[in-house]
Parts: sequence; C-alpha cells; structure tokens
Amino acid sequence: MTGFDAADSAVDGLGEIDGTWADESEFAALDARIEADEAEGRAAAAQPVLAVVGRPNVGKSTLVNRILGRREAVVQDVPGVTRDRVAYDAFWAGRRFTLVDTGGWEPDATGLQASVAAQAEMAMQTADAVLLVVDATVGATATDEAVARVLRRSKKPVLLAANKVDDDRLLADTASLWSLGLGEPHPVSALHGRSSGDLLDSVMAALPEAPREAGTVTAGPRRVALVGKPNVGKSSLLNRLSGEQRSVVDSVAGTTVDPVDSLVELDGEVWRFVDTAGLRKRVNFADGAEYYASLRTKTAIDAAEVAIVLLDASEPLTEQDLRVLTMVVEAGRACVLAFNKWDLVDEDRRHAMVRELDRGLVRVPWAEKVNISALTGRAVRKLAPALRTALSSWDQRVSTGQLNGWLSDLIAATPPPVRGGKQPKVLFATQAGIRPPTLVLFTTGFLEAGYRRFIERKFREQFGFAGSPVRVNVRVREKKQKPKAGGKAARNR
Ligand SMILES: Nc1nc2c(ncn2[C@@H]2O[C@H](COP(=O)(O)OP(=O)(O)OP(=O)(O)O)[C@@H](O)[C@H]2O)c(=O)[nH]1
Ligand SMILES: Nc1nc2c(ncn2[C@@H]2O[C@H](COP(=O)(O)OP(=O)(O)OP(=O)(O)O)[C@@H](O)[C@H]2O)c(=O)[nH]1
Repeated sequence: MTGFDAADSAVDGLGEIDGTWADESEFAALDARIEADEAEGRAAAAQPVLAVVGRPNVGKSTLVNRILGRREAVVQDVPGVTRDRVAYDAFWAGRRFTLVDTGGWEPDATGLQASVAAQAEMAMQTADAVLLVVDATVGATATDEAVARVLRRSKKPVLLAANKVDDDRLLADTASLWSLGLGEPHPVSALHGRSSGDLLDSVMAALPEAPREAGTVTAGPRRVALVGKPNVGKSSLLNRLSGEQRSVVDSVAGTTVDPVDSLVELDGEVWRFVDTAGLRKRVNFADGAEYYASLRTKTAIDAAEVAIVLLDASEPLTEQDLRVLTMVVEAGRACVLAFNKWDLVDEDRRHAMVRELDRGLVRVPWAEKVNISALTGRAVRKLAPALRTALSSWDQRVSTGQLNGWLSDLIAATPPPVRGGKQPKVLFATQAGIRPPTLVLFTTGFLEAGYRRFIERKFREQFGFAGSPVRVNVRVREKKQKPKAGGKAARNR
C-alpha cells in the first residue's frame, strides 16, 4: 500500500483547470473540491475487504497470489505456513479492494476445526465478503462443513471457490460441494489461473460498491507500528508500555480488537499497536527468518498510521536500520525514531553518534526523535507526545491560497534551474492530499529532484510538518489542444 489515493484523484479533477491561472476565488473552489475528495479518499482507505478463508493447504495463498498477479503471499507445501493474517491491495475490473489472506493459524489446543471456524468468524466480522476455498480434489471435509456452518450465519456475501480444478475432468467433482449450502461452487485452478477471472467477477459483484462505513479500520485508536531490527528491544518496549498500564482490552467503545494487535494506554490515550502478536509469540523460523521478519515489518507499517522505529543507540546504525526507515518513508507513514538502550550510551558514544546520525538519517531529518531505555523506563513517557506531533503533521493541510502565497515568493527568489535551454515555470501548487501530506506542483516543465527537495525543505521551514513525510509531485501542464480566443494565457504573479 503506498500513499494516499485521494492525492491522485484530487489531482485528476484538477486537470480541468489546465492551462489557465487560477485566481484567489478559484483557489477557494479548489480547496473545497480537494477537501471533498479527501473526505472521500479517507473513506476509500476503508475500501471493501475480501477475506479468504479455508483449511490449510487448499491453496488460499496460491489463489491470493493469482488475484494479486504477483508472488507476494508465502506459498509453501506445508500446511499452516502463512503465519499471520496479511492484507494486500488488490485491483480487479478497475476497482480496488483489500484482500486478506487468513491462513496461518496452527491447530491449537482447541483443534483444527475450531480454529478454522474461529478464523471464519473473524473474517465474517471484519470483511465485506468472504471467499471460502475448498480443495475440489478432496471434496468437502468435516472441517469445511464446520466452516460453512459458521459462514451460513453470515449476513455478508459468501463465495465458494472449488480449487485445484486443473482440468475439465475434475469439474464433475465440484457439484458435490453444493452440499455445503453456500450456493454455487466456483471451480478454479489457482495454480494455473483457470477460471480465476470468472471467480473475481463474481467476487466484485458481491463486494459492496460504496466503501463500507468507517468502522474497524478507520475509527478508534490511532494505529502504531513498533518496528526495528532484531534484538533492538521491541518486545521489551511493548512489555514496558503495556506493563505500566492495566491492559485495556475490549473496553474501548466502537473497536474490535484484532487479535494480532495490542491496545496500549499511553499518556491518557489508547493506541493500537498493530501486528504485535509475533513480538510476543517470538515465532522463529529456521529458514528465511530475515524474509519473514521483513515481511512482518512491512505488514505492520502498512497497517499503521505512524511507526516507532527503534534504533540501538549503543551501536552504529546498520543497513537493516536504514531498510526499515526506507520502508516507513516509502509507505508514507509518520515516523518517530526511538533511540533505545540509552542507558548504555556514554559521553564518547554520544559524540560519535552526532556525526553518524547526520549522515545516516539524511532521508528522515524531519522524524521526531526520543532517547529512551526500554530496560530502565527512561523517557518512555515522551513517546506519546512524539506520536501525537507526528500524527498531527501527517493530518495537516495547508490551504491552496496560503501555499501559493508562499510559493510565488520562493520561486521568484529561487527559480527552477534551466533545463535544455528552457526555464520551467511553476504555475501553481496545491496540497492535494494528507496522510501523507502531498504537494502537487503544476508546471510547464520537469522539475529535477534536487529542486523538489529544495521546495520540500523550504515548505517544512515555513509550515512545520515535524514527524511526517511530505511528498512533492509535479504535474507538467500539457499543451492546450484548443487555445482560447483572446488567449487567457498563463499570467505570472
Ligand atoms: N493442482 C493444484 N495445486 C494447487 C492449486 N492451488 C494450490 N495448489 C497447491 O496446494 C499447495 C498448498 O497451497 P497454498 O496456497 O500454500 O495453500 P494455503 O491454503 O494457503 O495453505 P496454508 O498457508 O497452509 O493455510 C501448494 O503445493 C500449491 O502449489 C491448484 O489450483 N491446483
Ligand atoms: N541495556 C539495555 N538493554 C535493552 C534495552 N531494551 C532491550 N534490551 C535488551 O536487548 C535484548 C533484546 O531485546 P528484545 O526486546 O527481545 O528485542 P526485540 O527487538 O524484541 O528482538 P527480536 O524479537 O529479536 O526482534 C534483550 O536482552 C533486552 O533485555 C535497553 O533499553 N537497554
């Protein structure tokens, strides 16, 4: 998941004023339009959700990959390999939806059947439609029947995929799956792609057109990802944060707690620490541990609004730290850097650090910073204010009028560099999106990255935005097809 889609949609709408200079009144109209788009965009962040459920090894992950058109979900020929619920952005027939792969539970004390049923129960509550996958070559098993029983109670649409129908000869087998009482079985071969388009068409028909109401996804506590390289102190910090407070489970109005999240009260406010199950469980994979760790980090960041990136203050920054930071920046999430193990930092180390950080953190000079010790509890209470600052920057918007007033002075003083003998003009700018704040500069020519960074830096000097990434996009004005009589040409302010 990258960025905030309202940015793009707002910008598309803006294309209509192409070629003319907007004056103050037009700015006001633009602001209103962008705000409306943003409101929609925020809702669009809660795009319809499809959950894929089924017992181990029926091919859920293969099907998810097929739908995504890429190898992203982890497929292995071992039951239960998808350890956690993973959500992806998916597209079909011009529509976006969120695809949740609910594989991954291990049969616990309650047994396989109960845990698959519990998974289906959760899918029913959180998703807008559920896709039950069964293995047509095996037929309906007792577990499939148990899940179907749960799903039949659902008021949400449920679709039945009969997977592993690799050729026509297997089609006859799917008829017996009517017995599950979930309507027509959709034969599909996730592996070869057979009929997966038809299945998706049915899925799209079942998914609600309008985004679902703000509920589990957008309302309630703000979502925090606690990330960092192995051994940096993530579990220690989470334990300290939750240990200092009574744990606030299920008591927050209007929230359903995803079992992979933790609710933690900090500084009088409840926060949702996303995807923390693994931190506590300490799942360790013999093979591909790093791959899983990084997948987990990415999932957590995507699910969050703000990331606390833990760094080990007692040691130099590493490649791994920078990779995590890059993920946060690329995902466009607000960011708090927490320098942990501060109890181990002495005078010498502190000096070394100053130089090191100047160089190491060039990509995130804007991040909020706190020096903490998860071990002793030092300064951990500073985390909540830092999170609040970062999030309020992430939500902040500068009006088009204000922005252009400032920008025209800046550009008059420092025009964009000449390229290929031409001086690109910046016609005007809008902040087309929040979460993260996204500026769009409408220009007559390409602006090089250095100049965009310059604008970002000056923008921050003027307007703040501490703790949040700021994106600067450029929209080059296309040549007008129909020059207006009298030529309301671009006038320069
Ligand atoms: N023949 C055939 N094999 C398939 C098909 N889809 C998946 N498989 C195989 O079935 C096995 C399990 O697939 P996965 O996608 O990992 O199954 P899963 O349901 O996600 O499994 P868990 O992660 O354990 O819950 C793999 O060996 C796949 O290659 C299919 O359409 N036809
Ligand atoms: N001195 C000191 N040690 C710390 C601090 N925070 C964590 N540690 C120690 O660092 C080690 C790793 O801490 P964990 O909390 O397990 O780190 P983690 O990031 O959850 O590790 P992974 O599960 O491997 O990703 C443990 O021995 C902790 O006691 C701290 O602030 N100061």
